[in-house]
Amino acid sequence: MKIVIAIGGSILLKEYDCKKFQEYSAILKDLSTEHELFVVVGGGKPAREYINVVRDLGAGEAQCDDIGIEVTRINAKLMLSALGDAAYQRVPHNFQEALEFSATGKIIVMGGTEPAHSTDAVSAILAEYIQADKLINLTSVDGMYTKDPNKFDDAELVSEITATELLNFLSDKDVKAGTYEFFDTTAVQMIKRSDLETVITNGFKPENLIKAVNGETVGTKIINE
Ligand SMILES: Nc1ncnc2c1ncn2[C@@H]1O[C@H](COP(=O)(O)OP(=O)(O)OP(=O)(O)O)[C@@H](O)[C@H]1O
Ligand SMILES: O=c1ccn([C@@H]2O[C@H](COP(=O)(O)O)[C@@H](O)[C@H]2O)c(=O)[nH]1
Repeated sequence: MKIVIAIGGSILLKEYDCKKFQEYSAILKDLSTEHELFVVVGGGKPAREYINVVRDLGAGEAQCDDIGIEVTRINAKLMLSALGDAAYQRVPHNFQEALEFSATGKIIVMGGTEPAHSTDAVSAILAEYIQADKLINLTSVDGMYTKDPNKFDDAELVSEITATELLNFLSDKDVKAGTYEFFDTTAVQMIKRSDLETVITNGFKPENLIKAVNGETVGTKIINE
């Protein structure tokens, strides 16, 4: 299968150390013996911190996004260091480059592309561009909840949601640099128009990636009506 895997920076850089990069690198190398893998890495806390600094310096939102993109590309480079020879050792800056680099047969790792969306959208556009069979989004919670589970004790995990329902759910959310919290609407629009099989699951448990690849129920599945 051709699989796009989005890994939140919140997971990889929670502790500012190499552990999660190493854990994911082992799993990705293993999966790459059977599947064609494209990995998109998010910015996490470092991206948000840098964005806040440049915003305080008076930058507009697109420039703040640009700083966020740079951080996601640094994180992608860290993942390339972890993967070594199993990955193509350049970070694509756009989707065509990602496709070109994939001719090497190696794992492709990228970060952001252009302002005004998050790496969730990058992963969904990439999945559409390369005609992936599956999109797996590894985030810092078990999946999509009825409300933010870090703020509300009564939040309930949603096991299945249609792309249209998710679009409605996200319609009033903030879209400023660094605040595309949880999932962004551009990503869902791509998922909807391409009928893309998508799973959102907890990336703090890297074994969820293997389960999601194997079609086991983990987290939230985005379905089409
Ligand atoms: N309805 C919801 N369901 C799930 N999580 C939600 C919801 N609303 C808000 N969140 C928040 O979204 C966060 C996940 O998104 P967040 O952007 O922090 O991380 P990420 O997707 O892993 O990527 P990155 O850190 O790279 O931006 C969760 O920690 C949770 O607090
Ligand atoms: O293609 C992209 C990717 C990212 N950004 C900006 O960077 C931050 C960090 O990315 P996350 O996916 O949220 O971790 C994001 O909030 C955007 O501000 C971008 O503009 N374009």
